[in-house]
Amino acid sequence: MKMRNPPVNSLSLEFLTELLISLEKLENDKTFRGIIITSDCPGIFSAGLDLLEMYGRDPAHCAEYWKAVQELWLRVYLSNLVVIGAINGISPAGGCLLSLSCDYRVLANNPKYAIGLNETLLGIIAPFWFKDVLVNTIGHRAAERALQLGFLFPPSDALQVGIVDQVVPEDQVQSTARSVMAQWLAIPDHARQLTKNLVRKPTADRLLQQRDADIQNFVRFISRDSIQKSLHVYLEKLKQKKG
Ligand SMILES: CC/C=C\C/C=C/CCC/C=C/CC(=O)SCCNC(=O)CCNC(=O)[C@H](O)C(C)(C)COP(=O)(O)OP(=O)(O)OC[C@H]1O[C@@H](n2cnc3c(N)ncnc32)[C@H](O)[C@@H]1OP(=O)(O)O
Repeated sequence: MKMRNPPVNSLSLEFLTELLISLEKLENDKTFRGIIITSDCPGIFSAGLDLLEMYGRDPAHCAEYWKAVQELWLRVYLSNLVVIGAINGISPAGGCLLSLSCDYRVLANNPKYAIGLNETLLGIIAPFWFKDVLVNTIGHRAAERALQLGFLFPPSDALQVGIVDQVVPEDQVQSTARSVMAQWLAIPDHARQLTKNLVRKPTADRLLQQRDADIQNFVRFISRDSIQKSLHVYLEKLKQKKG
């Protein structure tokens, strides 16, 4: 699955909906046993959640958006398919969450391709289920530092901390992802799927048990004047970077 929402594969409501529909189709087609998620935007896996869906929007829109974010995460995280991330670009925040929700992550060895949950740098906070997935992946201590400081790990650090499973030369990302897929597909589906569910369900259940409350928390938080100001400043910084 090649993500194509130029220029930066930001996860807008429309793009999330497209991804959800595509994933659902693949899940329902029994001829598919695995997917490789990668990007069609040069140098960018995904810029994460679309800031314009959270800035200057009314509460109803924010609620609809957050529901779609939850939905995509649950679908990828709990997918019965083998999901491999072929991460061929930078992957901050929501882009990192998408990567972390794969079963295996292969990152291209380019110092620009940083990955991490950088929410604090925007003046916002990673929701508890983003945090849970990071803690599950890199452990409590590494996650508490990474989350508070908004670390974006370059490939060598990402491998060392375990946020990705493999770092390979850029031209080998897709072929490595395909070899990894072959290894994973050698395992009988039912055994692998039940095991995946056993490991991941408790984390997903934490959100499933409080989805509506999570949406309300998000809407309350994102609607605060101080948070809207932080998003404004961050968006202006992105604009000014262009010069
Ligand atoms: C009590 C609490 C309860 C609940 C919790 C509440 C919480 C809130 C949690 C919200 C979670 C959010 C997670 C996220 O994913 S936030 C998004 C984080 N993303 C980033 O920080 C990345 C920002 N982008 C960049 O750093 C660069 O764009 C990038 C390195 C990806 C690419 O750089 P490049 O130089 O190639 O392109 P740019 O010129 O910067 O960008 C091109 C245009 O794209 C726009 N852009 C970039 N990123 C985004 C984005 N994430 N959303 C929307 N738009 C984006 C950028 O502004 C440029 O636009 P134009 O100027 O061309 O109009």
